[in-house]
Amino acid sequence: MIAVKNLTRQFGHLTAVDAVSFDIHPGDVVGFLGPNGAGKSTTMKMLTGFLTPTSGSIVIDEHTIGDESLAIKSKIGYLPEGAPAYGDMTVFQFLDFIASARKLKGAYKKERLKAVIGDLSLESVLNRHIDNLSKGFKRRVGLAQALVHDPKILILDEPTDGLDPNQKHQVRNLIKALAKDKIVIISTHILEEVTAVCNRVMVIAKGKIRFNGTPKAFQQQSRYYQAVTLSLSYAADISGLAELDGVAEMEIDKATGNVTLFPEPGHLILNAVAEHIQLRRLPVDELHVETGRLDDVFRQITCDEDGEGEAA
Ligand SMILES: Nc1ncnc2c1ncn2[C@@H]1O[C@H](COP(=O)(O)OP(=O)(O)OP(=O)(O)O)[C@@H](O)[C@H]1O
Repeated sequence: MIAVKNLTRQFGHLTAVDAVSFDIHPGDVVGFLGPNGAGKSTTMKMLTGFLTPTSGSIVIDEHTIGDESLAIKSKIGYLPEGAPAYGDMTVFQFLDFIASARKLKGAYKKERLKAVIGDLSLESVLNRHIDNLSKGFKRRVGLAQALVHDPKILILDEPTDGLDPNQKHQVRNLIKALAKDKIVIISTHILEEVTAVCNRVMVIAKGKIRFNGTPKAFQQQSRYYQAVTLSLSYAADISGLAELDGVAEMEIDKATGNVTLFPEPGHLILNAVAEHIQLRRLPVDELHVETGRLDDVFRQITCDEDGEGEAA
């Protein structure tokens, strides 16, 4: 388990992480979201022992970071932002070097190297220099080095950055498979990654935690949650839809022509909308209930009232 209390990091006058507290348990796959400069990487670097906190505490399985950093580092696999260092090594040399640095030996070392090379599909590039690899392969080599010692805690800074859609899918499945008995913390700008792999969302903005809960609770904060969106094959009189019981508001998207009906709080409007469409024989091609729009919630949580802040 990870227990973080009042964690703070200052760089000169800038407070990059500001009295942050949270607990994370085995089996948790945490999506760590926030605008650029929110404090995600700084928090992750402190969790991995690469950066010293200005104040506050991090306890990992009864070990306190700072006092017992070595014991903690052996439990953690860390994928930093960007490409792996040691670009003049071949992929195999690099992974072998990391495995040795992690004190793996003999048959177990061979077994772990084989496992990560297979899991990340690195067989075809084992003898290539890291510097000459594509961005996607560099990312996969970075993931392999984070996994080689089979750590209990995985901290991954933008793990799917630079991967093509097939590789993204493969890495997400790998993370899901790994997550059963581990803690996984993923920093990402890709909001869909949260619903694809995470069972917990933490949002940080300006160094403070703004949301900590399930992906469902995150989606439910969207004004689109349980709204009904429909598209029409040709123009028709839809004014009656806005008058239905439980419908608070109707919006028409200027770009697509799609109509969205927003429910009053606590109302389900799908049946009433479907009945009205049948009764009035409205030319509806497509209709769906919205699950909530992640970008909408992200903006709402991370932008100040004056509009300051950035979307992911
Ligand atoms: N070594 C450093 N020296 C001075 N300021 C730093 C240092 N590292 C980070 N910062 C500042 O701390 C703040 C938080 O940075 P951090 O890298 O943690 O953000 P982030 O959420 O990871 O952003 P991004 O999504 O852009 O990677 C930023 O304002 C950044 O400029």
